Amino acid sequence: MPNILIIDDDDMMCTTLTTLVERKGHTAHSCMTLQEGIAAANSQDFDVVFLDVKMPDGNGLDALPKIEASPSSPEVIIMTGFGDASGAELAIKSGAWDYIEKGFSVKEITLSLERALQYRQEKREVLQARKSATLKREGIIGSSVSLKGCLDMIAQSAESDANVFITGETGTGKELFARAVHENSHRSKENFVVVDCTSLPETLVESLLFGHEKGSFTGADKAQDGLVRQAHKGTLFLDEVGELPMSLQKAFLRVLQEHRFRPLGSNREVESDFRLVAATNRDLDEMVKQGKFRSDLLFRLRSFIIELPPLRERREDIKDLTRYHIDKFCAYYGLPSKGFSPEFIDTLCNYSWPGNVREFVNTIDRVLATARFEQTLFPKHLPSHIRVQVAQSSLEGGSQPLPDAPQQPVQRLPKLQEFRDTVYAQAEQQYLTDLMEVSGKDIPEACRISGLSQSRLYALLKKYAINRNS
Ligand SMILES: Nc1ncnc2c1ncn2[C@@H]1O[C@H](COP(=O)(O)OP(=O)(O)OP(=O)(O)O)[C@@H](O)[C@H]1O
Repeated sequence: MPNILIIDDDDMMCTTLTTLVERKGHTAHSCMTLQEGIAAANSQDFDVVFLDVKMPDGNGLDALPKIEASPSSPEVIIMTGFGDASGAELAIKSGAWDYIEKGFSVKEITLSLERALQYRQEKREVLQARKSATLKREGIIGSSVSLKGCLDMIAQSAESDANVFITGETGTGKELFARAVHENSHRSKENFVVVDCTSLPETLVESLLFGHEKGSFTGADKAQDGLVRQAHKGTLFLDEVGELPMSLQKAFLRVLQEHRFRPLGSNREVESDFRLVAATNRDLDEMVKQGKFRSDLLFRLRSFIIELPPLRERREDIKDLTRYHIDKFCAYYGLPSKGFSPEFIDTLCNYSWPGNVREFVNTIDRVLATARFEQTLFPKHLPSHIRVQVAQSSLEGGSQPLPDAPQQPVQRLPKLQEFRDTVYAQAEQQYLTDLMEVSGKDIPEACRISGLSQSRLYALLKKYAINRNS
């Protein structure tokens, strides 16, 4: 909602303009001295400032450059009770949007205000488009509408230091996007520090995050900075933040609020000016309800939200992803580049990708390992569990419908979220069963194929009660 600042020592004028502005659905804030007005412009964002020339503490025109230089660079409409041609010239030359004599009509002032707001909005859009076009998006492939929306969010987040919260299923690119947030920020020359909350060792976690002094515990033979300090002036990426132990959440909330903390065994506080990016594939609202995540911490994390879509919801990106990753792996293995048949792409597009882009990348890697010397890739080169799922889903009445495409008309539709959860769980379970079969229950091999970490794989096998012993 546009925010308007009125700087005028005339009480009546402030009331009239406030009424006018609010009637248009904007918010208004008024100040009766130049000093107050300049302070307000420096502490809040304003789109337009109405500025009176004759003020008790000076001439409004002298304050114009300071107001224009305030953080939100508002458009300024000068108002004066004295018809002064040289003042008008000076105001316009100094970059004021308009110069209006008091005694103006409602129509005149409204038109000037609305035009200034329109100009500002269009300028903002052009800037946004330019920023999106010059965005550093190293390794982020795709041009689907949903992916572009996420890239726009990166461009917007680049302008501020606000915390960024990235959500998305496993393998959707959360870490890739977190790095892009860092690369596009003014912190890009400093460290990008990753904290994987799933693998924080219970006994050493505090020292790992906050550092320690020499002799603070057995084995601490020298003082060491923690990860939080290493992110000073850079970006701290909390991956899988939902796994952060309850005992640490409180400490972390304080670090987030104050950017100060005390290393283990130290009696002085250390500063770290980091920007926080956090990611999760868990439903943190649900975890808050269950008492497993602090609501005050979640509130802090979620200043700026980027929701990454699963690959099955942006299938139009699969062709570009295929080309990119084939070329990348061929270069890596020193192979000449390969072509692919339309059926190869069709099969990739019709598979459900429960492991998202990570599963996709691992699949292409595996395909190239088996088709090293062949020039063209066909569906035959794909792993059998993919071909089986796609074939079954294409057969009428097949036993395995695609997770996002119900085959039969339904009498009573469940809630979309319930439906999604059920089919997602079915697909995930099927994938893990196939994975155990394809890998011969060899856990390292299963991790390699799926791209899952060992702890995540064990957790999923437990969830679906799949036997991992040969
Ligand atoms: N849009 C994309 N274009 C190209 N590659 C991508 C894209 N998104 C993800 N990837 C690739 O997919 C793999 C997984 O990405 P990443 O590790 O960022 O996912 P994640 O969401 O953090 O996964 P997890 O939840 O399991 O930690 C990486 O190899 C990454 O380079």
